[in-house]
Amino acid sequence: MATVKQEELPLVLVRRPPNFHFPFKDRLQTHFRLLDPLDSDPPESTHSFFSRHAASVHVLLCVNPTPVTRGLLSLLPFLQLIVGSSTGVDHIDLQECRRRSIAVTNAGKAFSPDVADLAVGLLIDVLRRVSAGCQYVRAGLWAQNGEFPLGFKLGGKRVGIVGLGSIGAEIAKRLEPFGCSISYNSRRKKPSVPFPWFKNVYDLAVNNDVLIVCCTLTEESRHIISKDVMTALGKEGVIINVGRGALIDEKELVQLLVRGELRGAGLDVF
Ligand SMILES: NC(=O)C1=CN([C@@H]2O[C@H](COP(=O)(O)OP(=O)(O)OC[C@H]3O[C@@H](n4cnc5c(N)ncnc54)[C@H](O)[C@@H]3O)[C@@H](O)[C@H]2O)C=CC1
Ligand SMILES: O=CC(=O)O
Repeated sequence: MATVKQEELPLVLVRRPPNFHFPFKDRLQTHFRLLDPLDSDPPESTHSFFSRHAASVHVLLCVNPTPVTRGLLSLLPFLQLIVGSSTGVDHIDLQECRRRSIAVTNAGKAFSPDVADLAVGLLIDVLRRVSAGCQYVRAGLWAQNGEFPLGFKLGGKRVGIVGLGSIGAEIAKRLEPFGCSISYNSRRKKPSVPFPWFKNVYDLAVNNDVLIVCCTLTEESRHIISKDVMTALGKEGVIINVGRGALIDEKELVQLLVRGELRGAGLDVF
């Protein structure tokens, strides 16, 4: 079989965070010529590197949710495709991509089962106080203050899922056998879903013990979990967020937790 020379492979520009391990780089390099500013020697800024290669670049690989802003896109006038390695694409200026007819792909459902496992793990952790109990013992407080307060069972909890997409559906599938009752909020009722639908998150919160947040982050959903929603969930309520940090008004979340107006939160996001 004839070997293809590196310079004949299709060019792909890479956007990635400096401290991120790039595990699939070797495999990609057998099919594509990767242009990565972080490999440049001597070091070169992203701006100067992108500008230097602008004329020849049609594809950008965005590893992890590294911002792809309008300013960055303006450096690449011939760009046709952005390949995102994450599921969420809120870090990419989609409006500008739409305007310029740049196609954007994401990781689809690749991570959904693992994120759902983690959401359930976080929920059990918060309810049963696994991490909190561990910290209590490690800090020597068991000996000093005595027994740690009891946790709460998962069985029988009413769980409201905010965004019943790929991850949300996997979470529901895992929680039903625990004896939880599931309901959800999304922009529209999903005809094939058997769970009760709430038109807004406030009503979802009023009617549940737990909120699991896993919807897409957009301008519409930013701070969808507001102070009012969290207050409606009540002081025995628990929030799990595996979507994006900005889906919750995090300052208010911290205040409510500190004041004991919410039982707990499990976060896989900042
Ligand atoms: N923690 C992690 O490691 C990961 C987090 N994610 C995050 O999870 C999000 C969801 O992922 P998938 O379930 O795969 O996406 P999906 O597209 O299958 O589902 C998203 C759901 O959010 C709903 N939604 C959108 N806007 C809404 C709004 N304003 N109000 C209520 N619901 C709304 C949609 O109707 C849809 O059902 C991603 O966008 C990403 O931010 C994704 C993968 C890994
Ligand atoms: O947060 C991770 C993603 O794939 O989105």
